[in-house]
Amino acid sequence: MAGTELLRRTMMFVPGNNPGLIKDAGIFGADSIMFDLEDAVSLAEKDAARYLVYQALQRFDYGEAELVVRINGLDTPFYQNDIKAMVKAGIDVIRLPKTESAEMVADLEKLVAAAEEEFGRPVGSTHLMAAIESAKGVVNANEIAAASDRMIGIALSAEDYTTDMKTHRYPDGQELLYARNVILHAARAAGVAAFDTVFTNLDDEEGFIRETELIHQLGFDGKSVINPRQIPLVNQVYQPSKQEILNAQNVMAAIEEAQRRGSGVIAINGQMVDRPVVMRAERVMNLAKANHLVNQEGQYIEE
Ligand SMILES: CC(C)(COP(=O)(O)OP(=O)(O)OC[C@H]1O[C@@H](n2cnc3c(N)ncnc32)[C@H](O)[C@@H]1OP(=O)(O)O)[C@@H](O)C(=O)NCCC(=O)NCCSC(=O)C[C@@](O)(CC(=O)O)C(=O)O
Ligand SMILES: [Mg+2]
Repeated sequence: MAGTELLRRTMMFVPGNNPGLIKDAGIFGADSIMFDLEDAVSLAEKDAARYLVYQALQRFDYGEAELVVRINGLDTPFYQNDIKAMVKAGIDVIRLPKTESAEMVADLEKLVAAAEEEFGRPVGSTHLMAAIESAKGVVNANEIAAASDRMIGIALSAEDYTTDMKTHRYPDGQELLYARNVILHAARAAGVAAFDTVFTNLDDEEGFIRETELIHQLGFDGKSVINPRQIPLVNQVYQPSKQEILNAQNVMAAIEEAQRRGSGVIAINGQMVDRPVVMRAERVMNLAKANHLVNQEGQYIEE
């Protein structure tokens, strides 16, 4: 239901081999924190990073943030130990990199279920998500998004994807338009979240905001980010305007009144209000609450 859906505007990458970044990752307000055991960690540090993230998950309080770990790929010697350690630690979500097929998700799910049994965690409690980083992944996005009941979302990974496509990233993002739309439709059809890719030039704030406005307009839930500086910029783009909040309040009040009278449809200023309009209003109110723009009663807080 839109009104109660988890906000996933920002998923922050935290290199799994960096104790300083891991310790303080909870203070920046990311909706999801993603500890990386894959490409941010060199081969020599894979075991140490896994141990570090495992310890951090036992010791540190990351507040309300959803905790995600990007494990190593299924073609590496590391992923089985990654899965065991992260399930044992009680991670919320495992992010599978370089996902190219539903079978890969099924293989992951089997190992996760076995680890849950082994470590006495409720079977089904570890959620999954898939990063799509190649042409093959984009072509199979529908099956990937629907591959498991544990799936919470799919993500575009544009650095590897553009390499696979024999191009690179351009400021206008034309090279990503097809993949973004395919991933978004696959996610929506499967009822899971859609995450846009990282933006790697930390000094290009204008370019970052432009890209975030585009993916917000398309309908993405949010973006993978690599630095805390990017979090408030995403939240700003996803923040509803005063007018949107006031409209949403009117819609919610009107539909409640209609329901009291036993009707599901009503008009406000000659404009029909039905279920999709109510769902959009609920989402606006959810974002307004997350941005502290409304009080407990849902009333707009004047600045
Ligand atoms: C880039 C930089 C070195 C810059 O550091 P700097 O220190 O110069 O930055 P500053 O702004 O000065 O930091 C201000 C304060 O924030 C702290 N702080 C910074 N970053 C933080 C963070 N991430 N987590 C927690 N804390 C953080 C910092 O410690 C400082 O704290 P303090 O000293 O106390 O003030 C740093 O950010 C960083 O390492 N980023 C993560 C990089 C990474 O993970 N790459 C791999 C993922 S992409 C990939 O793999 C491609 C992909 O696979 C993607 C896909 O799949 O989507 C595909 O194919 O597309
Ligand atoms: Mg990648």
